[in-house]
Amino acid sequence: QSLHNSVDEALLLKRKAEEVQFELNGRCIYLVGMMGSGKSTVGKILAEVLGYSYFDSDSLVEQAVGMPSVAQIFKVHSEAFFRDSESSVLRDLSSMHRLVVATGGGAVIRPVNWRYMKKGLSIMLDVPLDALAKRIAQVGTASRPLLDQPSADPYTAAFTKLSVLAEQRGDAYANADVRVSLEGMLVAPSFMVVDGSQHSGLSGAKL
Ligand SMILES: Nc1ncnc2c1ncn2[C@@H]1O[C@H](COP(=O)(O)OP(=O)(O)OP(=O)(O)O)[C@@H](O)[C@H]1O
Ligand SMILES: O=C(O)C1=C[C@@H](O)[C@@H](O)[C@H](O)C1
Repeated sequence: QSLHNSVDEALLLKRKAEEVQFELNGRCIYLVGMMGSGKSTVGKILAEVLGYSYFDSDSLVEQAVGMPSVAQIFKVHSEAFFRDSESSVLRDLSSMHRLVVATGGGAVIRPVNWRYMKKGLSIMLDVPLDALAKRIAQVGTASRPLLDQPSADPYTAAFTKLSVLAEQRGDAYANADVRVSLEGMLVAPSFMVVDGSQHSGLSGAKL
């Protein structure tokens, strides 16, 4: 029975990937969303299913700057320095094809970044703040400088700051072509539900 289930699942995934690939025609996919929304996790799976290459824009910024972490870039330089480098990375990626890019949570705030991302298909991963704060609290806030407040416990620090950021960035995230809400634990892209209330560059195809 479970073998049948996994064969069915694999076939379904293959069929959906073919359908989506035809519509994408080699365009890149940009995953946007708050910290902890699953951009890296989902991005790697999507890239594999679509036969695309996967990139994480935070890692590319670290490589470009020559520092091991975003937290260190914020500390040694500044957030503005990080944002400039993030824009350069997105500009460079926007001339390429067949990439899935997990963007930094704040990449959406600069209009110029949307000029780059609009060359591909942007997908916003929408996850309730409580779930985000729980995920982030599990690993601590040290690697996410905007959430790091030593005086508060990790859940409260993450939830409080994420609420402010979500309020400030609501409109920016709404620029995405597609909004996806992940229901429950991620198992495979076929578990994602595309919210049909927004324009979809995939003609309503469900990922
Ligand atoms: N659908 C999901 N359900 C439960 N946990 C998840 C889900 N997706 C990702 N996670 C977990 O949440 C954490 C954050 O995921 P991930 O690193 O993919 O997010 P992200 O959006 O890339 O974050 P950031 O932008 O801060 O790097 C990880 O520990 C991951 O295992
Ligand atoms: O939401 C944000 O502004 C950020 C998210 C992370 O991915 C990193 O890009 C950085 O910590 C800033």
